[in-house]
Amino acid sequence: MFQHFSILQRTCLPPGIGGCPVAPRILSLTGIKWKVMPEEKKNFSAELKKAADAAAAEAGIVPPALDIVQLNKGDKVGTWKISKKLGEGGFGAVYLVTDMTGKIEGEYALKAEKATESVRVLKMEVFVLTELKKANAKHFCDLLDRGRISVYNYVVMTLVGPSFHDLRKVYTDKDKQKFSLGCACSVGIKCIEAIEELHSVGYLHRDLKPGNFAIGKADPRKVIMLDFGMARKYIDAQGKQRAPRWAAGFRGTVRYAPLSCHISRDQCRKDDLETWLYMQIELTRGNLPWKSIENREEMGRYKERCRGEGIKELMGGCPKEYVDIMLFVDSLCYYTPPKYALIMDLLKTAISVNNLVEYPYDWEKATAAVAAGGPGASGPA
Ligand SMILES: Nc1ncnc2c1ncn2[C@@H]1O[C@H](COP(=O)(O)OP(=O)(O)OP(=O)(O)O)[C@@H](O)[C@H]1O
Repeated sequence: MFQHFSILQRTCLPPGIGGCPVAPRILSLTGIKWKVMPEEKKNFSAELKKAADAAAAEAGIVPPALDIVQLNKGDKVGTWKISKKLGEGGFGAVYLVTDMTGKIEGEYALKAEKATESVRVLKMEVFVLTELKKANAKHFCDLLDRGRISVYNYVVMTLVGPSFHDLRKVYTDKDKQKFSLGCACSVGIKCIEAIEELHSVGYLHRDLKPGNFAIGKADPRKVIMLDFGMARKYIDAQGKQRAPRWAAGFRGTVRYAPLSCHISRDQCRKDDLETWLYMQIELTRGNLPWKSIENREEMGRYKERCRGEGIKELMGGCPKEYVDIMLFVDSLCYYTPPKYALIMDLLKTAISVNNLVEYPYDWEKATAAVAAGGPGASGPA
């Protein structure tokens, strides 16, 4: 059923366009040495920035300072007041804010980056969230405000709850860092809906991972996709899919990167789905078999092996429908519109044939246990 190396060697595209010509150079096409970071949280945004700065320096442009915007409690940004820092990413920081005019109630998230950044991730965030809002997409933050104050740009968006990464890490015991099967399949369906919504407005995410999906602040059953700093428009102004580039730099987080990334092949819709599947398997089993591999090329070979003799290593503990999903995703080519509904149906089948219960989600049970002061108060099962 599975053929070793068949995925990377498959000719997905007409001769001369993208995929196939890159294949013979499998895993040796890595002119640039990327630093592989141990934590799944780390991505290549910092490396991307360094590469951009190096290119700017070569062109005689003085590269900007590497520091992140630092704002303090009480600082004012436009009409927004900083309450505290929520976290930092590769390019900027996210703060909890409130509106000082009193016109907008509640708390929001303000994302800021230095205006001098050579890679402008907030610009992409604004483009993508604006398109999604126009399309009435339901799995994304609302964009409330954007602007520039002195040396930094900012956007203000809906405040979300904990990310899947945070929800997994509630447990210190690594074996327990997973969602219950019903919960994993159910959020998986919502993630696919989010991916379909994003693709339908013409963008690829290219950095899906547990840290980039969160639950709603008020609705713990809502799934929200975050962080469009690595996104790319895959359709042109005429609505046609852009032709693949001959080679593309690494984007995303190595642990969840699709095979295409490991051979510098330009990404397409299938790659977001492959990345999601790795994340889905991790949320279901608690780990991915290549988690401790640090070398990017070795990890790519491991992912290939998991299509053949390593299949049990990857899928052990997962419903058999996950294998069908992988076969389906692997069969997609650069220009093929994915059948998102088919993946969602397979997840629904996994729920029904295994008599799984979707709700309440693990974190709802944990909250109830905390409220009751009972056992299980420390996190999801
Ligand atoms: N709308 C939001 N509401 C609440 N927290 C948020 C929101 N957006 C981002 N965060 C949190 O802020 C932190 C930084 O997010 P950001 O997207 O800048 O970087 P990251 O995804 O952690 O890292 P990287 O950019 O390197 O991928 C994360 O902990 C993230 O969960």
